[in-house]
Amino acid sequence: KRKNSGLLYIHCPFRSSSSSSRTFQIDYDKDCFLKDGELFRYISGSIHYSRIPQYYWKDRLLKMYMAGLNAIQTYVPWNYHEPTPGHYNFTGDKSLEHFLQLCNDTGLFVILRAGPYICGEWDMGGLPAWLLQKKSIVLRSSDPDYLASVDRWMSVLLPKVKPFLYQNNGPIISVQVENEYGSYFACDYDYLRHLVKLFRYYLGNDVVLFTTDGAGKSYLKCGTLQGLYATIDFGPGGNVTQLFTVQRHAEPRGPLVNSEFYTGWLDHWGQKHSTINKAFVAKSLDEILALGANKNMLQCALNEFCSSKGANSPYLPQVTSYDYDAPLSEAGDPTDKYFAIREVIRKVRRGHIYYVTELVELLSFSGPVKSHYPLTFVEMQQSFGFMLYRNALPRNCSDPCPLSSPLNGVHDRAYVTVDQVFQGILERNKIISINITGRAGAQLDLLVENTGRINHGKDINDAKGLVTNLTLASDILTDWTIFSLNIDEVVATGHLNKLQRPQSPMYTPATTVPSFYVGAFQIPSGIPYMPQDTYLKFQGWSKGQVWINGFNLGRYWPTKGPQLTLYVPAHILTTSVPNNITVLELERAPCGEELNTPCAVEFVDTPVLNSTTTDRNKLFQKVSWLDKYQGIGFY
Ligand SMILES: CCCC/N=C1\SC[C@@H]2[C@H](O)[C@H](O)[C@@H](O)CN12
Repeated sequence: KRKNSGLLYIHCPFRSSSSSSRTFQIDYDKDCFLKDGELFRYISGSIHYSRIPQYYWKDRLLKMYMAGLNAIQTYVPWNYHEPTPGHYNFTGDKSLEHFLQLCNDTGLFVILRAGPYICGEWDMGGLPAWLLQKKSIVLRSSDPDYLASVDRWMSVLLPKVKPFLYQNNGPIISVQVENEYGSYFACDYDYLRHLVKLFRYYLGNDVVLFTTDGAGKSYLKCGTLQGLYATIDFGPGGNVTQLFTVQRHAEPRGPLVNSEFYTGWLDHWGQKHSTINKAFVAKSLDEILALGANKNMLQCALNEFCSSKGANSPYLPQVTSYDYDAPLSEAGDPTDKYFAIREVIRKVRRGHIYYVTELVELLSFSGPVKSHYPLTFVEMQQSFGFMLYRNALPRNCSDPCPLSSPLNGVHDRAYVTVDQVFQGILERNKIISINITGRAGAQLDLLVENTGRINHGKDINDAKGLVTNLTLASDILTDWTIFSLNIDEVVATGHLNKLQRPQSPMYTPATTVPSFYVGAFQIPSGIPYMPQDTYLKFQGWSKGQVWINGFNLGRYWPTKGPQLTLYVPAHILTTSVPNNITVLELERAPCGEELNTPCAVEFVDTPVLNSTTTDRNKLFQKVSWLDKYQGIGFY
């Protein structure tokens, strides 16, 4: 093992150079997983296909996807597929390939726990009972008869798995070898070495192979092996940082991984039903995700239609239901715990935020134009959208100075910042002077919005931009630098989604500076009649513009109303790749650490075009997203 380090490294903050082919690796320098060369963190849920009729697989997978998971974890029970020696069944409810394909279609990656031993409250931990025909067999060891059966089983299973590896365009990003081997008495490294050779022989050298053990050094002593990335499992309530230092004893570098975060627990006949409080689960989950760790939790309860239920020792047979007090019940119903977990996951779904004034060079194809007095849109050869007027404060305004448009020449709204600090809004016919502060020479920016030209009557020759001079403390401001902005074109290229930028903090810092909020959302394929027309609702947002896949959906202004939703035609949405969404919020988004809410917009099925002031006031109360949120969490 590598030299231990006392430091607890957490997730890597930056993207690495992207790779051209599909790769999924561990980056030991940046302590994270890399998918196609870019930072990747999985938040996965356990679902056991062997405990759910295939008829319900898609239903459960979709619900797990809608919880905000990006991966699932599943066991392959050996005895489920080889009930008698040499006879294999991978059909119907046992069709592992069909299950893996459904995961792929649903946009969920797969962490495959291929055994040969799995535990999972499954009969003999998944090992076939017929192994006991040899009375002296030492299970889970380099016992030659045991290994011969393992070799034969793996020669059938692993070739079925290989085409579904991520590197082969499948959903499987990692494969677990054995399970909690460190808890087993044999402590047989030759056995683990044999399994590594076997998995590498059939799956190749690129796939990430890992082990899972209880979060204790004693477990890791016998459960880990060079060449298998060591992960741990622990439930809610512990000191998350301390628990992950246990993993660091085996893996001083690499991603933090909790392979089993218990959202519930198993039951035995005759004992009380085990439950774990949802708030308790949500709090620990929050702590794990805040560390940037990868994690899997038991998400989908299941049932044991067949008699494959196991028992624990001292002998206690387990009940038929595998409800596990899981977030999804054994009937597939979302529980309160499901929504509590979804709320936590939503906070860490990452996107990016960029101030408009940071991107001026990118947004302005023609570059800056210098002019003694301000030029209008048309003088800058632009008709619509936004223009940036930049100047340097000619005087010290440590005490506020009035910035005014004496002739009401702001057409139509100007968002004013000094050194990227919001100062206020100048608005045609409404606000022709605001006080600003800043040192002499500070950067004064006015992002001027054209909100539409008069279309009737004598005033239709409606010029846009700063159509008359501005004054600062009654002195006319001159020597402007003006940027025509090609926002539509830049958004359409998807360029904002590719900008290199350190991972945004846990929350996007609340800002009142005009900013782009960029994110993506996947619509699962394979669902009849999807995607459909929908409406976008900006609960808690102020005013701005929104694009999906480069299509400009128009202006939203829920603080003004009466329109609160934007129509989204189905034809601009896709299921084949993630949909890009870009929001230009000009005033204030409903997100940020102090608001403890992430940036999210909602897709709703009914338009709101007639909101009242009361309706709009409600938008700004701190709304519990739990019951309303059907939307896309993104920054
Ligand atoms: C202290 C627990 C040791 C046994 N491990 C258990 S009991 C419940 C869970 C499931 O069986 C799971 O399949 C095991 O990996 C871990 N675990």
